[in-house]
Amino acid sequence: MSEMNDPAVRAVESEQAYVSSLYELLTERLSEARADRANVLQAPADSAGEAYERENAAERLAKEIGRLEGAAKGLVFGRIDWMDGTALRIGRIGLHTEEDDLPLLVDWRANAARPFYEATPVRPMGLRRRRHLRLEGRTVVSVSDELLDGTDPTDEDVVGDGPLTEALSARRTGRMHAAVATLQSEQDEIVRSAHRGVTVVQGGPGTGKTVVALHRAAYVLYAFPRATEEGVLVVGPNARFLDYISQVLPSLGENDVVLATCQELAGVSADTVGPLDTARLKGRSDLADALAGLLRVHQAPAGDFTVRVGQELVHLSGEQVATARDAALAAVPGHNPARQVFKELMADAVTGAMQQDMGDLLEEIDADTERMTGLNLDRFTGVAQRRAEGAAAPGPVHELDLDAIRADLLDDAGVDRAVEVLWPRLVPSDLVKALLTDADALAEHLPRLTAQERSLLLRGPDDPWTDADVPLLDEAANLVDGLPERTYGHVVVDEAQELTAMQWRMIVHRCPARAMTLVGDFAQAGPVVTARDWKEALSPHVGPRFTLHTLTISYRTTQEILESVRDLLTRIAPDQKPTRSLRSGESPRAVTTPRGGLVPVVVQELRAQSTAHPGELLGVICADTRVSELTAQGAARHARVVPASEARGLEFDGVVVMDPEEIITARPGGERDLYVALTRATKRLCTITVRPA
Ligand SMILES: Nc1ncnc2c1ncn2[C@@H]1O[C@H](COP(=O)(O)OP(=O)(O)OP(=O)(O)O)[C@@H](O)[C@H]1O
Repeated sequence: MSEMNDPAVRAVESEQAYVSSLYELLTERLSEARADRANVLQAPADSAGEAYERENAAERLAKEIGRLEGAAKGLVFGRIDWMDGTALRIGRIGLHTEEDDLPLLVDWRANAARPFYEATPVRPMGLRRRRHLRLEGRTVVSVSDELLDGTDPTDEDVVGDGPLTEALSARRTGRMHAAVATLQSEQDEIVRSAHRGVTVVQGGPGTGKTVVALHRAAYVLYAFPRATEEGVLVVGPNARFLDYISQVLPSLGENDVVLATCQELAGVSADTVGPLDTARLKGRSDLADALAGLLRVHQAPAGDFTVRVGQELVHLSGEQVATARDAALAAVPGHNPARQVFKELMADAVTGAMQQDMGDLLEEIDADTERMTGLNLDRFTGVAQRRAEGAAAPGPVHELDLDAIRADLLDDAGVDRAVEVLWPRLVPSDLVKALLTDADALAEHLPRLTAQERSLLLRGPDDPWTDADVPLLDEAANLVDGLPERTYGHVVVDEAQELTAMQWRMIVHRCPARAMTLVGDFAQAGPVVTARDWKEALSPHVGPRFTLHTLTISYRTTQEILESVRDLLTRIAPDQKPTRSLRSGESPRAVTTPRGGLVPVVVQELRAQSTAHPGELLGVICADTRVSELTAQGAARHARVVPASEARGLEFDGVVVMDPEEIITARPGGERDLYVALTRATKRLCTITVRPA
C-alpha cells in the first residue's frame, strides 16, 4: 500500500490541516492579547481610579496570555464524531472565531466534551467514533480511533493501540503530566461531578488520585463561578511533591491555582522536626481547645472597671463588663479585633454611666433650687420646651457632648491601660508559648492527656518551632487575629490521609464554603496521623457530609509489583481490596547483601540500572537517615535519592528500595512507609535487603 493510501497517513494529514488552523487562531489570540496589554499599559491614567482600572485590565490580560501560552502544548488531543456525521475537536481550552459562535475547539471541561470521556461501546451516547490525536509541537504524529457504534472500520478509521497504553508506557520525566487526553470514565465521573460539598477519593497506589485531584481543580475553575472568584487552593504534603505536580494545572490553562504545603499556608517556617510522639499529640484537636481555653483567661474573665474621666472616677460593675465581653466576642472573630469592640463598648458604658450620674446630679440641683427659690430651671434651660416638642432623650444633660467624650475615651491612654488589664492585646505565638512552656497551663487546659503526655508537650521558651507547631501557631493566629486573610472557594488536598486534626482545622478555616476535593489512601498514612479512616478524620470538621468514591485500577504500579506487596497490604490495611493494574512488567528483584556492603551494593545497582536503561527516571528510596550517606557515595549521579518519609505521591520508571527492614523500623508505621516505597515504580522494582549475619 502506498503511503497516500494508508488510512493512518491520510488521517494524520487531514487532522494536521485542522490542527494548524487552530494553532493559527491561538497565535492570533495571543498577539491580540499581547497588543491589548501593551495598549493598556501605555494609556495615560489621569486619576488614581484610572490607574487602578488600568492595572486591573493589564493583570486580566496577563492572565489571559498565560492561559493561552499554557494550553499551547498539546492544544488539541481529541475528536468525537457523531453518528450523523458531525464532529467536534476537544482540547485544553475552547477556541472559536469571532464571527462564529460555533467552537472550532471545545474545552475538555465543557458539557459538549463529556461523551469523549464517557461514551463506551455499550453506551455510545450517539457517537460513532472517538479519536485521539498525538502531537509533537504543532505537528500531528499519530491518530488512534475507537469505534463505538458497532460498525466496521472504514478507510477513514485508524483503529490501533489505545492512547492510554501509549501514555502509560512513556518515560517518566520527574514531573507529572496532565492526563486530560486519557482520563478514564471512573476518574472523569469524579472530575466532572456537580457536587459542591466535600468529595473524597480513595484508591490504591497509582490509581490516579492525584490526576483526579488536579483535573478536578481545573474543572471546578471552569464550571463553578464562585470558585473562580474566590480561588482554588491545592494542598500537598511537601515541596518535593508540589514540584512534581506543578506543571499540570498550567498545562490545562490554569495559572491561578495556589499550590501550598500546610507550612506555607501558615506562613511559618519551621525546619526542625520534633519527636514523633510529640508531633502526634500536637496533631490532636485537644490542642485547639486548650489554646481557646487559655485565651479565655485573657478576655475579661471577671472583675469591674474603673476609669478616670477628667476629675471623675467612673465605675462599671463586673456584670456590665461581662455584658460587654459577651457582646464583643459575638461581634467579630479574633481576640484582637474583639478587643477593639470591647473597648468601644466600654467607652459606651462609661459615657452612659456619666450621663446617668449627670442626670441624677442635675435633677438634684433642679429640685434643690426650686425648693429654695421657687424657680423651675428646666424652663430657663428650654429643656422642658424641647421635651414637649418631642426631642429625644437624653433630657437634662443634653448639653454634654457625649460623642466628644466617647472619642476622647477611645484615645485616652488611661482607658487603654484599664482595658489592657481586662483584655490584653496578644501575639499568636505568645499564646502557644504560654501553653507549651507552662506545666500548670498544660495541666489545666489539657485534662484529657496523661501527665506523661503533657510532659512530652512541655518545651523551653527559646526552643525552635517544629513542623508540628505550625498548625498550633496557625490556630493561635486564628484565635487571636481572626479568620485567615486569604480564603478559597474550593480546596483540593492530595495525600489527605496525612493531615492531623489540627491541620484539618487549618484547611477548613481557609474554606468557608466547605467545598473540597480530598484524595488519599489510609494504607499509605504516615506515622503522625491518628485517624484510620475518612469518617474519623473528617467528621469533626465536616460531620457526615462527604461523598466517597473509590478508584480501582492502577495506572502506575505493575500487576507484578502489586502482587508482591499483597501480604504487606493485608497486614497494614486488612479491609482494603487489592487494586488491579493495567500494566504488567518484570517481576520485582530482590538482592541480598551483608550489612557492611549495603551502600556500595545499592550504588552499584543504581549504576547498572542507569546504564541498562538510559533516559529512564530512576529513584532510590531509603530510610531518612541514609540520604546523606547515599548521596556522599555517588547515588545521586544515577538516581533521585528520596527519603522514605517523602516518597508519597512520587513515581519513577525504576525504583531501588534500600534495606526494607530499616525503613520499617525507622519510624512508627514503618510498614506503611515501605508499602509506599515499593509502589512507586512504573516498570521495575529492586529491593536490596541485608542478609542476617
Ligand atoms: N487516565 C490516565 N491517563 C494517563 N495516565 C494516567 C491516568 N490516570 C493515572 N495516570 C498516571 O498514573 C500514574 C499514577 O497516577 P497518580 O499519581 O494520580 O496516582 P495516585 O493514586 O495519586 O498514586 P499514589 O497513591 O501513589 O499517590 C501517573 O503517572 C499518572 O499520570
